[in-house]
Amino acid sequence: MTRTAPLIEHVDHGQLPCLRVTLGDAELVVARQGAHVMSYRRGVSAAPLIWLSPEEDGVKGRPIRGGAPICWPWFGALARNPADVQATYTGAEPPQHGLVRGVEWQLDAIDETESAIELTFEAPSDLPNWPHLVNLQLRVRLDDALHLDLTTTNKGDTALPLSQALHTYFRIGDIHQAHIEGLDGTGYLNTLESWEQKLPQAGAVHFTAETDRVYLGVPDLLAIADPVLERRITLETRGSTSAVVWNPWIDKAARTPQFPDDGWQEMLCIETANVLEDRIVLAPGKAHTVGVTLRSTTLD
Ligand SMILES: O=P(O)(O)OC[C@H]1O[C@H](O)[C@H](O)[C@@H](O)[C@@H]1O
Repeated sequence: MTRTAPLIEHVDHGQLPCLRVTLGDAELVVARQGAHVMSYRRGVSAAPLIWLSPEEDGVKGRPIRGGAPICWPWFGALARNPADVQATYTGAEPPQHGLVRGVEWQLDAIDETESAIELTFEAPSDLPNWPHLVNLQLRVRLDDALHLDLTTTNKGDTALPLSQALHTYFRIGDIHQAHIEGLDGTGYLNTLESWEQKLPQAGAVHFTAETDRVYLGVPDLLAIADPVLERRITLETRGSTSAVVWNPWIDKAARTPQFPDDGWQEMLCIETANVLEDRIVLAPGKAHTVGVTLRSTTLD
């Protein structure tokens, strides 16, 4: 008889302790470092939905290449963030993508039923050079889809500005043939050129070169159409109206750590975000959740 109730196992990826969750034909691996979803697949013979670099060997404290990194309490280079977000950090060398992707999160709760399992992780509260009282939780829920929800609660007595992203790397068949649906008509900043001028997206997003864009005013349903793997991955988002779209292409792949030279051909990132004008300013006592639900369907 095929087991359908969830099964949880403790496994290591290199030096990183992880939880492997199996539910029906779905398999999910989450590292405690960064509460980082490392991989997710449905169906034993299907390609994973989430791309993990084959060069990722799991070194403790080092950012994981691929999966779904959590960028928080800022996204990207701190200097590219609004001034109020920059002012929350008191150190001299702010790491790219914030403070929580290289640290161990605590597994707070496991809730399971016959058809669903939810892991709740909590980030450490004492982050270096970031003197703010918050609670940060990630809920990872697996049922007939994968749901990621990141909740920040301001426990301090002043307003807290922050930017963030669920920096999901998706596995695709061929970057030359895959495209993103749902962004037609939205504006974006091309971060490889000017961060100033908003350009309009016309039609689907196709990839022909290095791409690193911040889309603003993004709707809550996006999709990756992938004719090679004959599937459509949909992203239903919550609490976010910005998204970062990234593919490093040839030269940046070659200079990106733990990234195979040809890896850019089979991945793309759509990062469910709160960046630039979509950053969050949390009043004392308030909470904000940014989330995404991922599904895969056959391409019609
Ligand atoms: O190398 P990392 O710090 O993981 O960043 C990887 C990428 O993240 C985002 O997508 C940024 O927009 C890119 O500019 C950056 O290269």
